[in-house]
Amino acid sequence: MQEQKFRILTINPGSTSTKIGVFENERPLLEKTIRHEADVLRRYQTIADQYEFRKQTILQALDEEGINLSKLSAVCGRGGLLRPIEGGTYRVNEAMLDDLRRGYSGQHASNLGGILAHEIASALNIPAFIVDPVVVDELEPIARISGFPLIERRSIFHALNQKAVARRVARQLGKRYDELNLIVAHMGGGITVGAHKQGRVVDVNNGLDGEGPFSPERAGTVPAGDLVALCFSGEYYREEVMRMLVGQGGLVGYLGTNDAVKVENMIEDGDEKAKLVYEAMAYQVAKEIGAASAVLAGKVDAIILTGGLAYGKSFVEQITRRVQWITNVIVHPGENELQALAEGALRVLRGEEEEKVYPGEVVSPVPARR
Ligand SMILES: Nc1ncnc2c1ncn2[C@@H]1O[C@H](COP(=O)(O)OP(=O)(O)OP(=O)(O)O)[C@@H](O)[C@H]1O
Ligand SMILES: CCCC(=O)O
Repeated sequence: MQEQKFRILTINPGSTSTKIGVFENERPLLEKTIRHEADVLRRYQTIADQYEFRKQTILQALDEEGINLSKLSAVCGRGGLLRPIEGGTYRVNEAMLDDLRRGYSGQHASNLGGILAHEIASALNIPAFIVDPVVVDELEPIARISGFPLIERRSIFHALNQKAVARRVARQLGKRYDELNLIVAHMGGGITVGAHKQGRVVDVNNGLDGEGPFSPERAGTVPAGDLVALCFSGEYYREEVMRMLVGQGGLVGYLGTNDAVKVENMIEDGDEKAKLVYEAMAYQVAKEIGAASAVLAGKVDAIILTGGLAYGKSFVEQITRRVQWITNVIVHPGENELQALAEGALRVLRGEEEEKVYPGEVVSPVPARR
């Protein structure tokens, strides 16, 4: 019997670009990065306000590439800072749109993914989905305890790429994702290390502005007392401290660049500080992997290194040297989020997985569309 063909448009909005893909089943027909000038985006007060501009840009790009929209079966966007939900493929509903437009858990470019998917899909009368947004929360109760009763640990991480890579490795090992215990370290602009216990991420660092290893542009965990003292020193505004932690932390803070390739060149040119800081980043990732292996009580089928930094040979070697006593280390450099979105939609369209319903209700009036 001939395999049924589904054609899916996927949308991944980033802070300076919108990535789009068109897939026929798993096969990419188009993958394109549309870059946005900073001064164009600056015209919009909130991220949600960029929606009409980004939508027109996407439609124009699809038109230029000769993509026939009437052939699409579904549109799938990257999910944003929603309420905490378990992993899976969610149909975009009014409650989700309301949370995305308001920025329920904060402003993040990926909040536009669900909104754009909905707007394009509804005009074509086809379903709109999001897959594994950054707020996927499968933490076990014990992992939520921070040690400070006023603050609970939160799950904010690269859920889409972590779960997609974990599924890929499971296939390679001839197993299902929910049969394995895996540790996945996504190492990009931010770094998150997840303990995947039989298909659920039972512990992970909040990589957005919370904790974990420092990364090319984020500080990760910093000594709490010293941070409090700095906040109350009267020398910095709240926004300045936040910027030093997220955006200007990590490699940027120490070395003035978020580009690990440049850092490797600095090291080659004999820069001792660059060498120490780069090694410290690998050391902190290895430490976090060690912590995740304790979460899984040492029963770990594989450690997976992914994200842009996993292209760095010496970086990967330094981590591997410290953690290979736990289990095999598998390297999947880069991230394939457009493909992961298409695969998430396909699992539902093929009936391999049930679509999930986003909880909550519409609380604010939907802003008038321009
Ligand atoms: N060949 C390479 N060798 C070493 N590092 C590399 C290489 N290619 C990319 N990187 C580094 O990977 C980092 C960016 O990774 P990535 O593209 O996954 O991040 P991002 O998508 O911007 O952020 P995030 O993954 O947090 O969403 C940069 O520091 C970049 O310099
Ligand atoms: C950690 C959540 C995803 C991101 O890096 O923005």
